[in-house]
Amino acid sequence: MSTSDTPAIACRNLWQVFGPSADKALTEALARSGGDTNAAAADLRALGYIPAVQDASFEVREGELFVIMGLSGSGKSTLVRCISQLLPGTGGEIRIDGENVVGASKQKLTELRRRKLGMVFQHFGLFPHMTVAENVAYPLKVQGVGRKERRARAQEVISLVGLDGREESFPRQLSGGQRQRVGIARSLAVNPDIWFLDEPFSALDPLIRRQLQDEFLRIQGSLRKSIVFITHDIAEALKLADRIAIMRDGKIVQIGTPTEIVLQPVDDYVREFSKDVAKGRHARVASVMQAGDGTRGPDDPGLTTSMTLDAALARCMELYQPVPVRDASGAIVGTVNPSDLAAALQVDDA
Ligand SMILES: Nc1ncnc2c1ncn2[C@@H]1O[C@H](COP(=O)(O)OP(=O)(O)OP(=O)(O)O)[C@@H](O)[C@H]1O
Repeated sequence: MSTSDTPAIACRNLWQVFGPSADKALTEALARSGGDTNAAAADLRALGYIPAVQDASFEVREGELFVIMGLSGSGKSTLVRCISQLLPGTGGEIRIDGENVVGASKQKLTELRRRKLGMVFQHFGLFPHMTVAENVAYPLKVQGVGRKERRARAQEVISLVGLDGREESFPRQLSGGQRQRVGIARSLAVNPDIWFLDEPFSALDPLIRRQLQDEFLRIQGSLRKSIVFITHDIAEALKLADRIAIMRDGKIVQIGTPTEIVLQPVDDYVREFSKDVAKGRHARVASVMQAGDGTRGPDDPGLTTSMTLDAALARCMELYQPVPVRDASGAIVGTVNPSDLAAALQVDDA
């Protein structure tokens, strides 16, 4: 039985190796390398195997929005498929709500997927011959929920994703963004505890994508699901995540909060991701604060630990008087308010 301290997901030393007799090949490679997992992965590659997930260990806390990020082919989808046991995994341990799922019976896994896990993929996966309402209610039908209850629940989640009035439309009559909302509503219909989303917004154009991200955050704000969200877009990761895991060649190279990823990248690969990111928009005051009582005098701009650096800078600048601005000859032609300087450098939309 889980308690609130039990992580929603816990993976220990998880491997997924593709190739013939992969279990045996992994055991032998680990033995040859004396347990050095990098050497074992290199060994497997040299033999023609693909170690798509290499020795991954992490936890997703209850109610946490955990983002997995990495370049194409780094193993993100494979990792998530292992967790949900759509792939068996080649080694390691996976616990969902404290329960070991590796080697669980087919029946138990089907039950787990139906009742506990929700999934949303990039390519909506809607049934073209079913209406929005029927698509959304479908997983409930599979669960054997009665027609009336199905309808009521479908209506509830259709409203939640902002599709009221489109219940009787068919997928072909909807825009890409609306179709993805149907996908989200369908995955929420069974009220899953754990929600997997694999690049759900990447087929959408930037504006719609941002709108859906905002709505997604709103929905998560009220539902507090435990979420594993895959993206290869750093801006999306930073905007959504409580914590981010960065994958490279099957390996998790860093796990951290958005601030940690941006301000303390562990290597050049992670640094490369965040190099064009406006750090002031994502890093929080807590990351640069020196702990202590401090002094509270007339010069207190009212900063809080959770404020972004951009917002904090603008507040601090409000303490200054307007300063003169000169033309090329040195004559004063105007003034500028320091807080306006800081505000002008901020990017409004995330
Ligand atoms: N069934 C499979 N058989 C063999 N190799 C596979 C299989 N599935 C994935 N791979 C390989 O595993 C590696 C990781 O793939 P995966 O799809 O997990 O990456 P990804 O990070 O999700 O990529 P993308 O962002 O492009 O979806 C790739 O080299 C891929 O070719």
